Order: sequence, then C-alpha cells, then structure tokens
Amino acid sequence: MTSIFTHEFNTPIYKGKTSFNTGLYINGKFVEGSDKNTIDVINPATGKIITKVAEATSKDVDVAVAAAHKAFETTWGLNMGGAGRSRLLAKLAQLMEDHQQELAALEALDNGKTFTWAMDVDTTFAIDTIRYYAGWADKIHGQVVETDERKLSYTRHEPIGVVGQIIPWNFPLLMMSWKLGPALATGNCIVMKPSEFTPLTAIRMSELIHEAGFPPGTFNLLTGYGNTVGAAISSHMKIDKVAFTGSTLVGRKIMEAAAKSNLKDITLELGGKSPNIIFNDADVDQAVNWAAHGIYWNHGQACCAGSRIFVQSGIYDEFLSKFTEKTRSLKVGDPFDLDSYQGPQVSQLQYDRIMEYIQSGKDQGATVHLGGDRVGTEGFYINPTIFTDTTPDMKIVQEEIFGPVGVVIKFEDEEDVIRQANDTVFGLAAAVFSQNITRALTTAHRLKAGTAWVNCVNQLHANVPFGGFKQSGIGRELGEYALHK
Ligand SMILES: NC(=O)C1=CN([C@@H]2O[C@H](COP(=O)(O)OP(=O)(O)OC[C@H]3O[C@@H](n4cnc5c(N)ncnc54)[C@H](OP(=O)(O)O)[C@@H]3O)[C@@H](O)[C@H]2O)C=CC1
Ligand SMILES: CCCCCC/C=C/C(=O)O
Repeated sequence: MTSIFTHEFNTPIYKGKTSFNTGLYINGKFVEGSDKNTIDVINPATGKIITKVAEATSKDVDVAVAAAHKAFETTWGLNMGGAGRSRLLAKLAQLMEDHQQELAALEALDNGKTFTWAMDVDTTFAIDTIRYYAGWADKIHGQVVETDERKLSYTRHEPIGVVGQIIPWNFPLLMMSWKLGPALATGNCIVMKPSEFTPLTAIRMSELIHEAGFPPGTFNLLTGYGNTVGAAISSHMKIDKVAFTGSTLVGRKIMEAAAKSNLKDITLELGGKSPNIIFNDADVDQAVNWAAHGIYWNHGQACCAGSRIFVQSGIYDEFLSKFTEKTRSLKVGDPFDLDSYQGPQVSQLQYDRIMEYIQSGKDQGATVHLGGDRVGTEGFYINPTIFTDTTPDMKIVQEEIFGPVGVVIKFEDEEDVIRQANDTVFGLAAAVFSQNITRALTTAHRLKAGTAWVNCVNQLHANVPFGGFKQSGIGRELGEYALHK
C-alpha cells in the first residue's frame, strides 16, 4: 500500500497544508516499488526525517517504459495533435499557479532554499516554462524545400519517443519543468527520476499532471537512487533519449551507458566554474551586489554560480572590502524566516563535500578571508565564504564546489583575465562588469561559455537557450532550441 504524506506549514511566512501520495507514479496510478522499499526524505534545516517515499527498482523502470511506449503508440505521440498538447500543458501551468505557495513551501522544506526565493524564482520560472512550451506545442513544423521547379521535399518534426529524464536536487521543480515542457510539447512520453534528496515537488507535480488530464503513461515518475534507477534509465534499450542535469561525473556515465546500449540521444547539463570578471571601470557597488548574488544565491548550489570572481587591480581593494561587507550582511537561517537570505545546504553529503573543499583551500595555502565555518548546531548550514591568495592550480579554483564559497582573484589586463577565465574544463556561464560596452562585449565573446552576462548575472528566461561549452554539457535547454533535440 502506498502512503499519504500530510504536512501542516505553520511558519512566519507561509501557513497551509499539503497532502499527497508518496508512491511511484506509473501509467496514471500511484504504486509501491517492486521491492516495497522506501527512501527517507530529510529536512536539511534539521537533519530529521520529513517522510518516506517509495523506492523504485530497475523492474519498475521496465514497467514505466512499457507504459510510456503504450501511451506513445495510442494516446500521445503522433496521436495527440499540437493543440491538444498545448491545452494540457496550459492547464498544468494553471494548476501549478493555483498551488504555487504549496509547491514553494515543499521546495523550501525539502531542499532548504528560502521560501521567498522558491516563490519568486523556482516556482514562478517553472510555471513560465510550462506555459512557454504550451505556446509552442501547436507551432512545431518542418520545412518545405524546393529542389527544382517541378519538385519539392518536406521535413517533419516528429517526437523522439520515450525519454528518460534525470533531475538534480538544487532546483528540483525548475529542472523538472525545463525537461517536461519541451518533451511534452513535442509529443514525447517521459520516465523521470528526481533526486533521492528532493523528490517531494516532483511527486506533487505528478498529481497535478494527473489532474490536468494527461493520458496514463505519458508521464511516469520513479523516485529512486541514481546507481539503480538512473543507471537503468540510461542503459535501457527502449528509451530513446536521456536528458540529464547533474555532475560531470554522472554525465560521463550516462553518455557511456547510452553508447553501450542503444546509442540513445542525450542532453547533458553539467557542472560549472563560472568566471565573474570585474574591470576597473565597472560600477563597483553594482558589481558587488551581483557578485554576491552570483555565488551565494541558492547557497552556491547552482551550475552557473559565479564562483571565480576576477577583479582588476585598480579596484581590487575597494571591491574586496565592499564584497566582504555585503557577504557579512547576508543572513543565514531558517528557509521560512522572512529575512533569511541563505538556508541550509541540501544534505549532509553536500555539507561534507563543501567543508572538504574549504579544508583543501586552507591546506593548499589560500586565505580564508571570511566564513569557512558552519552555522548553528543542527542542519546543514555553512557561512558564506570568501577565499583570497589562491593560485590557479588549487582545487578551490579548478573544481565545482557547489556551495557558498567564492574565490576572489586579482588580474591586470584583458588578456590576463581571459586566459585565466578560460583555464577550466567547464564552460557554462560567465559575467563581465564594465561601463565600456565594447570592452564588455569583446571580453564576453572571447569567453568559452554557453552564456555570458554583461553587468548582471543569473538572468535566465524560458525563451532563452541555456547550456554549456566543454565539460559543462551537450545540447541546449529552454527556448526554441530545446524543441530540436
Ligand atoms: N549541474 C547541476 O545543476 C548539478 C551539479 N551537481 C554537481 O555534482 C556534484 C555532486 O552532486 P550529486 O548529487 O552527487 O550529483 P549527481 O550527478 O550524482 O546527481 C544528479 C542526479 O543524477 C542521479 N545519478 C547518480 N548516479 C547516477 C547514475 N550512475 N546514473 C544515472 N543517474 C545517476 C542522481 O541520483 P541520486 O538521487 O541517487 O543522487 C540525481 O538524480 C555537486 O557537488 C555538484 O558539483 C549536482 C547537482 C546538480
Ligand atoms: C534565475 C533562475 C536561475 C536558474 C538557474 C538554473 C540552474 C540550473 C542548474 O544548476 O543546473
């Protein structure tokens, strides 16, 4: 028997109730996992169990894939026109909006992000994304190509089939929407695995997908572990594509599994070590605010986090002093407190990883300019941390920390900073701060990054493609680009 999770939020910022089934969602029904095991879901603010959810196995993957294939052949795929798909996606967006506060509260409870950001960013952007792809669903056509005066050819944009989607814990609902939107708009059926750490909004979304009226089997949700369910999805012979967001390490495994099984198509949105470049002629106060947002927002748990802050020598001291003050002012605390900027890291595992990076920075001779320690005695809270006196070879300069830890590095001129900024295996995002538009754009164009922001950071929109160069990924999400792969 599957269980129902009921929770009453009685917090300063949100009061309300949620109640939903914690089973796997397969073929339009909530069911137990084939082994009847469960996974504990932990509250990162306390380290205590919130609830248990069903644990899927590779057998459940087979059942979900069969259901998805049946839906693809009968009620979805080429059998449901674009207008029908559009209507259902629009209905889903409306249901998400009707339950926005509940979804934001669940995200804050499960992930540790603040309720305020979950409302203003995660849920709002997720709703926008589903609505945006609802708009596309009936506007997807191929081309007519005249080959000579008497002949023409035409192309058709057909769905791929059954797609596996593996999503991470840092933006659970948002990453779900980035993957759901284009896949459903183009007529594919889905077998999705959320992160074992943050499954709650994905499960609640399964109920909303059901309520919206998507035919059984169109969308299936399997809560489970990466090395069982994730691996079974990426090596499945009847899954036609896998879309993944997560670490570069696992991205590599997925690509290998795809190659070794049925050569399925892949989209990978992986790690980053984004440079944030601040020239002498930047508006320093503006750059300080954006730099803080770039690295500390979502507790540094963002693929595009501006974790390497390069500051030109003429303003280095002024910047560092103001950036230190700004960092000191950010309140770390309960995700449901009105004035919290930063909540806990998502898990004990992630907390330990970040602390190990902080220790490695110290061991390799960098200076902890600010922070570097835990906050409080329970939960996974870490003080926003600034490192200085780094060298290019240090782990904290080269590797993705995925925590509120930034390195501030002095540079001399444009050539110097472009060389340093591009000295990374990653290439997801970058930012440039300068009042000189020519310098800003010239620098932005020379950075090997999928996205380069000028005088701002983290500006992502449903209609703008996003994805990485180098080991930050393959393919693009969002915008029209996401419809083509
Ligand atoms: N680009 C991004 O947005 C993200 C980057 N990361 C980076 O990865 C680091 C490690 O975080 P972590 O949570 O371990 O990231 P992972 O890459 O392990 O997790 C992302 C997703 O992949 C799943 N997964 C794990 N192993 C496999 C596998 N063998 N086959 C298929 N799917 C699998 C996970 O499942 P499970 O539920 O078992 O964990 C989860 O759903 C972070 O510190 C950060 O640097 C992490 C998350 C997001
Ligand atoms: C303003 C919205 C920012 C969204 C960031 C999305 C990041 C994705 C990732 O970490 O994979």
